This record gives sequence, structure tokens and C-alpha cells, in this order.
Amino acid sequence: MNSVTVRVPAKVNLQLAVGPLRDDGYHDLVNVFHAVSIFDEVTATAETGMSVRVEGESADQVPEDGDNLAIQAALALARHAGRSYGVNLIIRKAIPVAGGMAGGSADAAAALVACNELWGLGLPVEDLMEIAADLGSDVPFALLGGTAVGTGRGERLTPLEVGGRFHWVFALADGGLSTAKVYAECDRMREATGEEIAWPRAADPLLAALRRGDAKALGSELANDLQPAAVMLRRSLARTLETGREQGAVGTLVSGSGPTCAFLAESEAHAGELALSLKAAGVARDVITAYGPVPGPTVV
Ligand SMILES: C[C@](O)(CO)[C@H](O)COP(=O)(O)OP(=O)(O)OC[C@H]1O[C@@H](n2ccc(N)nc2=O)[C@H](O)[C@@H]1O
Ligand SMILES: Nc1ncnc2c1ncn2[C@@H]1O[C@H](COP(=O)(O)OP(=O)(O)OP(=O)(O)O)[C@@H](O)[C@H]1O
Repeated sequence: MNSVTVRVPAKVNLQLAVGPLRDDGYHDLVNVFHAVSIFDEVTATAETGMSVRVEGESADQVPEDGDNLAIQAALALARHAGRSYGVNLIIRKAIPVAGGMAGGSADAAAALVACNELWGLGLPVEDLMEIAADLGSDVPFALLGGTAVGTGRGERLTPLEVGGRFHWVFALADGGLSTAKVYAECDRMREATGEEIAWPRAADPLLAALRRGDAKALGSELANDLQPAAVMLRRSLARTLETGREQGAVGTLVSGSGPTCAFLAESEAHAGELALSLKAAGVARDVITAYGPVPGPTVV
């Protein structure tokens, strides 16, 4: 086999409960991940060296060297296998860059799946999961897809049962936000208010709403502890979120570390209407609809 292409989805966090700062610089989380139908595509082609090219949505903001998370994933896999394999990766991006939708993590997961296949390694998903956790906190979920709760720094996953399809609208912002800076701002704001930091717990009503496939109930349970920090660093998000609420979204939140804002709709038709209203209000660089949950990386 000379070439393998893998399609991989973005994520939104339905609940992101952030615990205290740990000694290793990470935070313990309860992170309810949900994969949505915005896809990057990664094509891996056999080659002697390691190289990457990025095309599509905001490709100019993505590194094409060793800083690219997909190349790091390929290198980590070759190291794990104890061989000096080579690969050329072509990444076609649709997931917003530095948007809080785990685009880099998705590409890393896709590269692991593609190279495992291309190099004929046949490693089980458990091995890929271990490599994924070393690459970044979001990468294990990017390998899994669907809907799952993550604990630890988000890498320890339990898949969740979901009783239906949810329809989403995403408002994309101009420019990204640094994940590390958003966590640091969250710590700063907590310190300034002297707020007691609770141990993160999954919200039972949210899990029940997911099981029933109940969009209205899920909408009122969406929660992101990083949201105040993201809004503090990007004040314009307050208006974007408010506009979605006014236009009838059943749930509204910043996706992960932002700045993408996510709006839950009652149906596909409602998502279409909501997207038009948000576009007309001019509160986003672009507005897209998607549904979830969707499966993780798929060879196409
Ligand atoms: C915001 C989320 O996207 C929500 O899913 C993730 O928690 C971030 O996951 P990620 O982008 O894969 O993050 P990593 O590459 O592992 O870490 C980047 C930085 O985010 C902060 N970080 C990340 C995860 C975590 N549980 N606690 C943290 O404090 C740390 O400052 C870390 O240096
Ligand atoms: N394959 C990649 N795709 C996108 N960004 C990448 C990639 N590899 C490295 N990066 C770098 O990582 C940074 C974060 O990009 P990414 O799109 O993963 O952010 P994010 O969606 O906010 O992440 P998360 O939701 O996991 O916090 C970018 O600014 C970019 O420089």
C-alpha cells in the first residue's frame, strides 16, 4: 500500500470542569468530549524522510515542520515500532485552527491511524492510545470519537451512551486563542476572586440528557469552566454568545479554550435558521452547522 487517507472529526466540550492546578502544570478535569461533523483529512504516502504539507482553512497558520502535531505523531509511532520509517503527510484542514475544536489533536490521531496502516504495523488501539496521550491531552479522544468523558488531564476516557443526534451551529472567530494562556487566565481569575476550586465531577443531568438524546435538557446543562477566561481574553465573544441566546439556541458555550462559540439547536432545520441569524448579525468570521456524535478517525 502506497497511500492511506484518514478522515477525522473536530470536537466540542459539553462539560469542561477544571480542577486545581497540578504540580506538572496541568489541571485535573472532567471533560465531556463530543465529536462533530467538521472533518480534516490526512493522506499519508510512503517516502524516505518525514514531511508535511497543509492545505485549506487557515493553512498558513499551521506549521509545516517538526512543530506540526501530525508529524510528531508519525515520529512517535515510528519510535514505538523501533524503525526509521518515512512518510509524507498532506493535511486538508476544515477544522478551525487554534479554535478550541482540537484540530491539531485530530490531525495527530489521523496520522497515527494512517501510518499504522501504511507501515503495516497492525498495532492495537491500546498502543495508539498510549502514544496519543504523550502527544497531547485531547489526542486520545481524537482517536476514539463519539462522545466520552475524560478524566485526569482529559486522557483517561470512558465512552458515553448517546440516545440521538444533536445539531450544532459554530461561530468561528478571527484568529485563535492559546490553550495554555486560557488555562493560565482561568487560574489568575480564580486566584483574584479567592474562589474555592471544587474537585471536578461529571454532571448527572447532562449525562441523562445525552442518554435520552434530549437537546433542550442538554442545552441547559452545557458548562465550560474555561469560558470566563476565554471571554476575558477575547471580549467580543460575550456578544457572540448573547446573540446566539437571543436567536433561540437551546444551549450556548465557548468550545474548549475558544474562541469558537458553539450553539445547540433543537433540530437540523433549527440549526439552519440559527446559522442564518448569526451570519446576519455579523458576530463571527464564519458560521457553520454540524451534528454529533460522529465516529473517530476513519480510513477513506
Ligand atoms: C481545552 C481542551 O481542548 C479541552 O478539551 C484541552 O484541555 C486542551 O488539550 P490540548 O490542547 O491537547 O492540551 P495539551 O497540549 O495537553 O496542553 C497544552 C497546555 O494546556 C494546559 N492544560 C491542558 C490540559 C489540562 N488538563 N490542563 C492544562 O492546564 C497546560 O498549560 C498545557 O501546557
Ligand atoms: N496539524 C495541526 N493543525 C493545527 N494546528 C497545529 C497543527 N500542528 C500544530 N499546530 C499548532 O497548534 C496550535 C493549536 O492548534 P489547534 O487547532 O490544535 O488548537 P485548538 O483547536 O485550540 O486545540 P485544543 O482544542 O486541543 O485546545 C496552532 O496555533 C498551530 O500552531
